[in-house]
Amino acid sequence: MITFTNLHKNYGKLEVLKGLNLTVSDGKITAVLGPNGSGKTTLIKSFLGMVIPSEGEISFQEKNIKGKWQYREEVSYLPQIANFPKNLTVLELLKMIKNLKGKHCETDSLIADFRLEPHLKKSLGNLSGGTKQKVNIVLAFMVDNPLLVLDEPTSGLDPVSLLTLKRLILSEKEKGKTILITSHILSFVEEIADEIVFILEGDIYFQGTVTELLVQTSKSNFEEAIASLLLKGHA
Ligand SMILES: Nc1ncnc2c1ncn2[C@@H]1O[C@H](COP(=O)(O)OP(=O)(O)OP(=O)(O)O)[C@@H](O)[C@H]1O
Repeated sequence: MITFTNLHKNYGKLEVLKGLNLTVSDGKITAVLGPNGSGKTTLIKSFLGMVIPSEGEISFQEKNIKGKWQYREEVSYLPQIANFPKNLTVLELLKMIKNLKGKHCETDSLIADFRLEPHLKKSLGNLSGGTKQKVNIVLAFMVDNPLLVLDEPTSGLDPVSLLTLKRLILSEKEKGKTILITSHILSFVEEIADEIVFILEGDIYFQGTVTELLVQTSKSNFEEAIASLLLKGHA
C-alpha cells in the first residue's frame, strides 16, 4: 500500500500538488488521470524519490520512505521519457541493465511478445518511437517486483502492442502485483483499471471505480465522464 498524506510540491512559484491525500491499494490496478501538467508524473516521481516534496509524507507498506532507498528494490518503474544511450544496441542495453540489477531478469518472453527480435542489434538512437517504448516496457517488466509504476506505458504503441501490453499488465495483476499507471488512452484505462484517481488543481478530484465515476458524473460512458471532469477543471 502506498499512502500520500498532505503532499505539496512547488516548482518555484508553481504549486503543482496542494495537500494531496491518496491511498493506493495492494493487488489492484490504479490509474492516475488528469489534464496535461496536473502533476501525475510529479506524484509518481515523489513516490520514487526522484522529486522531493515541499511538504507532506509518503509511506510504502506502512513505512515512511523519506531518506530511504531500499524500498525501490521492490518497485519496477517505467518512465514517461526514456533517455537511452544512443550508441548502444538494444541487446547491449538489456545485458547492461541485467548486470546492474543483479536479480533474475526474464527478457526472452517479453522480446517475443513485443516482436523485438528484428531490432535487437540496432542502435537505440535509430529506433522508432514505438520500438523504443517497447524496449522501455521490457526493462520495466523484466524483474519480478511486487509493485509496478508505469508512467504513460501506452505512449507510441500500435494497436497490437497495446493489446500485448494490456494482457501483460493483467497477467501481472493476476500474480497479485500492485500496478500504478498513468495513461491518456481512456479505452485502455477503462478496460484495465480497478480504481481511477483523477487529479485536478493539485488535489484528488475523484477516486473510485469506473462505475462510481459514471454515477457521480451522470454520464453513460467513461470518455464523457472524464470529459466532464476535465471541463470542470477549465470552468
Ligand atoms: N523539474 C521541474 N521544474 C519546473 N517545473 C516542472 C518540473 N517538472 C514538472 N514541472 C511542471 O509541473 C507541472 C506538472 O508536471 P507533471 O509532469 O507532473 O504533469 P503531468 O500531469 O504528468 O503531465 P502530462 O499529462 O503532460 O504528462 C507542469 O506545469 C510542469 O511544467
